[in-house]
Amino acid sequence: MKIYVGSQNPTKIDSVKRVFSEYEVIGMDVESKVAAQPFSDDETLEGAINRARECAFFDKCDLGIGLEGGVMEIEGDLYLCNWGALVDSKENVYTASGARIPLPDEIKADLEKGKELGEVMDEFANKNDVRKNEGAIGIFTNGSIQREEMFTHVVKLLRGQWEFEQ
Ligand SMILES: O=P(O)(O)OP(=O)(O)OP(=O)(O)OC[C@H]1O[C@@H](n2cnc3c(O)ncnc32)[C@H](O)[C@@H]1O
Ligand SMILES: [Mg+2]
Repeated sequence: MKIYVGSQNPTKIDSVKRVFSEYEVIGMDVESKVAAQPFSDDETLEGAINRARECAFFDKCDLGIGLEGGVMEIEGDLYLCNWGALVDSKENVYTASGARIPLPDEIKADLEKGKELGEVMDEFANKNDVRKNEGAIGIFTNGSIQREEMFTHVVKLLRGQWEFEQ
């Protein structure tokens, strides 16, 4: 069975490889069809579903998976939010979200100026490609939960729901 993941980001591809270790997992560039920096649960979820759908329709693969990172506001605080979607060959759609933590006000201010979180995190942490490594969640949990681990949890939730229906 082939599984296409709608991203070239290693944290996303590796999380799918971890959960579907017995399958061939391939990352591919697809369009999320939402903003590069989604600003709500709805928009982030939509991006994940769009990525998964495009993957599922490509090359008649068995499963398409989309993972999308975004931010959403609760009572004035901006939280990291992450959504995943799995689309099977029958076009069934399964969805799940990841853990969320609030972002510091200075990060929120930068995002409101229109910057992408990936760029803001690199400046903040003085590192390159935080988004492809520990992620904002890794930085702000002092390394407790890294971006790949957070996505692994999301992909487990997707696989479990899909298997429940088989
Ligand atoms: O190549 P793709 O799959 O698009 O992966 P990405 O790292 O850009 O990730 P998303 O598009 O899913 O996330 C939307 C934006 O939020 C950023 N982002 C999301 N979560 C992040 C995190 O934990 N750490 C750093 N940047 C993050 C990301 O870099 C983008 O600018
Ligand atoms: Mg992106």
